Amino acid sequence: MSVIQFPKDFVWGAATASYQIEGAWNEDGKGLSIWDVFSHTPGKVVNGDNGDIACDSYHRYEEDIALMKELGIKAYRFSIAWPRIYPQGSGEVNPKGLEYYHRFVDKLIENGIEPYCTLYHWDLPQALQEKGGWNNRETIDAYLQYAETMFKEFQGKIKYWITFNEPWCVSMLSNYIGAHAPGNQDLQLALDVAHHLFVAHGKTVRMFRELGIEGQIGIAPNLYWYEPYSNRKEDVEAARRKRAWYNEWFLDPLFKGSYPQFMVDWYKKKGAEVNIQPGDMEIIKEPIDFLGINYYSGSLARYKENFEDFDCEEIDEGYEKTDIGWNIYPEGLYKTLTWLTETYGPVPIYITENGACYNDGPVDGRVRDQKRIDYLQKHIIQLNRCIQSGVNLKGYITWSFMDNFEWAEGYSKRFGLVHVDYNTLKRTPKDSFYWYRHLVRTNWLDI
Ligand SMILES: OC[C@@H]1[C@@H](O)[C@H](O)[C@@H](O)c2nc(CNc3ccccc3)cn21
Repeated sequence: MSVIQFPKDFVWGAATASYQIEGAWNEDGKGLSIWDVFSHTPGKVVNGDNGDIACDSYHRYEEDIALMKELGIKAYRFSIAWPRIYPQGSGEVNPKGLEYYHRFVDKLIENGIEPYCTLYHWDLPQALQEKGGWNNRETIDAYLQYAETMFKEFQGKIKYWITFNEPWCVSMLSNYIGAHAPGNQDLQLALDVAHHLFVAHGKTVRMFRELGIEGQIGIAPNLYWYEPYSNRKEDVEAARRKRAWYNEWFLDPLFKGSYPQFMVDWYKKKGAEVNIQPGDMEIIKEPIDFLGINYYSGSLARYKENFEDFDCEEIDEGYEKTDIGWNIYPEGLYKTLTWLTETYGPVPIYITENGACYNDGPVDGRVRDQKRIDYLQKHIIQLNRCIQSGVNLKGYITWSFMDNFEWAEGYSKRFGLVHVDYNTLKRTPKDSFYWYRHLVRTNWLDI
């Protein structure tokens, strides 16, 4: 046996998101979100599940925070439901929405837990969607008003802010692939949405600086790693395109102030282009304090002419998979973070999401989720490699604190350290909860 020791100030945390846990979908003045509409649309979500109740954390947050305290985490990443603050997306603020998040954040702080707040984790006010949503540049202004309200309201309480969770999901998954709300399938639309998100991000960072808000601000892209199936030139290029679809397209603008040209050319061949207005790229590359990285998986990529979007097919070379079918590829985390550091410099990084779907349930009151423990351990070992290799890694926030509404998969997929019985809403810490508690308490890993 050997021991891996993490830096003494390394931040251990857990994450959730508003639509996935809160419920209270139409309470206390909250407006509709695009996920309320999407999940209420037949055929969009497995089993017709929706977030009307979810984990009912809107009413049970004190119980959840007590469990976080028991877990011993120093950071809790959560998101604000924009439609609770601005039910119509802009205009009138809903005081009950602000009051709820003040009660919630105060309880976190009272329990010694640092709030890491995501301003946008996909639940766009429906009223804005009806005016074009992220395809309409005016949504940028509504987002800025919302962000300014939150910065001023929570000044001194919330010191870690994330502008957007996973721009790739908001643009490509939701507006090109169409699996998430609002469910469009249009590549040009997806590129426009991504660009508007970037402009909103950059303007928000600039405003954060101009207001002199105490704290740090960043963004949380989801990154994947693809290796070429062989060293044939066409396979190497296929893997490069596949990585860029997820990674460079969402990192180059932030750090270089430009899109990767080979991908701009590729999209042009597909009939789509980036609509950039004068000054946009300068705004987008407004320096951030940290980068949140959401990493789950990766694969091998092989050239296949006219296959899907990038003349590239994923090869299943016998990877073990989780219960959602994603490859377990911990070395991909090391490759992603070392590549990122080599490409963009020693950016301060938090892993803002990493975790596994395993659907184990309670047997005699205990949830034996050894596979989740194995997944977490394999990935956390890679983090130690990253630190030894010079990656400026500040912390690890696992997905997820508790089982929750897994978007288009509904409640059929469980990622939590805490099991939730959706009939009774009973919370049961899993074996992985106690394993993670030991890691958080000791700051070392026995391997
Ligand atoms: O799917 C697990 C989590 C999800 O619950 C989070 O809300 C979201 O931030 C998140 N992002 C990924 C990675 N990207 C992804 C790919 C396909 C579907 C959903 C998410 C995984 N997860």
